[in-house]
Amino acid sequence: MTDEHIEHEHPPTRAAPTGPRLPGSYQRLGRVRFRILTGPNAGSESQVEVGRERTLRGGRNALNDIVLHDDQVSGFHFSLEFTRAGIVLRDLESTNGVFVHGVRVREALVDLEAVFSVGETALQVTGTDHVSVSLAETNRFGELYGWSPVMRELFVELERLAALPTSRLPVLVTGETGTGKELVARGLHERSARAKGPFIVLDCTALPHDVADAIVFGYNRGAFTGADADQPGVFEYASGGTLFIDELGELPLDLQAKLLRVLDHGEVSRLNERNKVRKVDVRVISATNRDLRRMVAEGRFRQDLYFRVLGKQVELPSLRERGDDVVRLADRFLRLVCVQLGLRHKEFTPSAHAALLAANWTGNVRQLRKVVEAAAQLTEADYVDATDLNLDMSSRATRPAFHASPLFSMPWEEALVDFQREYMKSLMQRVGTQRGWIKQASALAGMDRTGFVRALRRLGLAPAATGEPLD
Ligand SMILES: Nc1ncnc2c1ncn2[C@@H]1O[C@H](COP(=O)(O)OP(=O)(O)OP(=O)(O)O)[C@@H](O)[C@H]1O
Repeated sequence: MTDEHIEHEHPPTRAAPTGPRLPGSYQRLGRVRFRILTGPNAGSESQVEVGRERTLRGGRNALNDIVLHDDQVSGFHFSLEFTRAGIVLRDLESTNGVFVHGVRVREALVDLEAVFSVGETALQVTGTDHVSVSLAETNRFGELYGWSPVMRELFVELERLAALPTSRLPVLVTGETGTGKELVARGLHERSARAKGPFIVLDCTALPHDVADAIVFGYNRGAFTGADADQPGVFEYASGGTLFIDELGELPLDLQAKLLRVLDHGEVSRLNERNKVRKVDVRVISATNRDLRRMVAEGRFRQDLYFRVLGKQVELPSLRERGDDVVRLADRFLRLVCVQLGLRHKEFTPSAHAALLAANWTGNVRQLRKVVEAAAQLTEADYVDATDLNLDMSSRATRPAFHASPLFSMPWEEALVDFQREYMKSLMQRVGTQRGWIKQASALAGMDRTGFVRALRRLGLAPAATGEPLD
């Protein structure tokens, strides 16, 4: 691991309005430089901005961060995720594969300067630059809570978006299921100039195809059998406020065309209402857990609609990327559910916290909330232990992909050291290296603190433990 992958926090310039002081800025990866060694673009060098999500995608399609003009490369071919442990290179189901040292890989942890090949092209990440980023000094945006730097960076972005004077700019909220996309939309509405107007949700998964037009555009009496009264559609209901279009990626192509028309013209006509158009003043916030860029490339989502709703994209990190937010959120949910259900106050044991940190949370915060709520009701004692949490094995952390280095052809002792180093790096990536991490990481590894610190030193990883004195 290089020090470049570690994030450094700086003290705030002002005190936080309430609660504990949270650092006011941090340094994170901001730019990646790379060089193309072979193929049609051989010799070219470029640099690409990296956002909060620290992931770049590459391929032939112009919507990629790294665009390659190579016929042997797929539209969306590979991704590079910059983590504390190194760079995770992934094959995005390409046709011709991704290769490291001539070995085809689906996922591999590579170091800076490693060379990998896609199609005829060999690429090398040659360097990274850090940027200083402001962090919110609070731990929430509306009902969305977060203490990790990545969440507090997001809160700054969201406060800025909410405060835009016209509050007309469309926003596309993306992220895995249960990451809080609807909370973002509600928060943006409630903190915008439209807060006094309505907040209407249109869930595209619950839109029966035969009545979808009627729901979206409204209708007048007699439009179809059973239409015995005039009825506004969701755009009219939302006028003066915000329309939250949830699961936008599920919208069939014919409805996408109609939606585009409303968004382009800012007006709707109800079914069975001739020669009348109604102006609507709506801010559209859309959400999806699908990869819309990819759907556009595959012709399953209209490109014009994609750019129309894109305005500003807000990508929510998965719960796995939020360090020990998982523990703080769990504590909060436990407190809340006990109060709501009139249960005795309960707390998690350290082993429950360790188990929560180790889980994979494919269902993200929604899954965490359900697990905590169930445990609170099923546990009679004052403490909720790891064994009280119904964390099935499928939600436990999946094994990290093996390093692309040839571990299996190394001498035994060398392979062991290599494995131990990877194991420690993976732990550091999972828990982060903020104050208190050694306690968490050693508990997860089932080691005492002294043995853990000794192992870190032996493996040459001690200088990376920036957040905390080792002795
Ligand atoms: N950061 C957070 N702080 C507190 N509660 C959260 C947070 N994120 C999500 N939740 C809770 O998790 C649940 C799921 O949130 P939400 O419905 O906003 O997710 P979503 O991303 O829209 O999910 P989906 O993609 O499945 O529609 C809700 O109960 C919400 O209150």
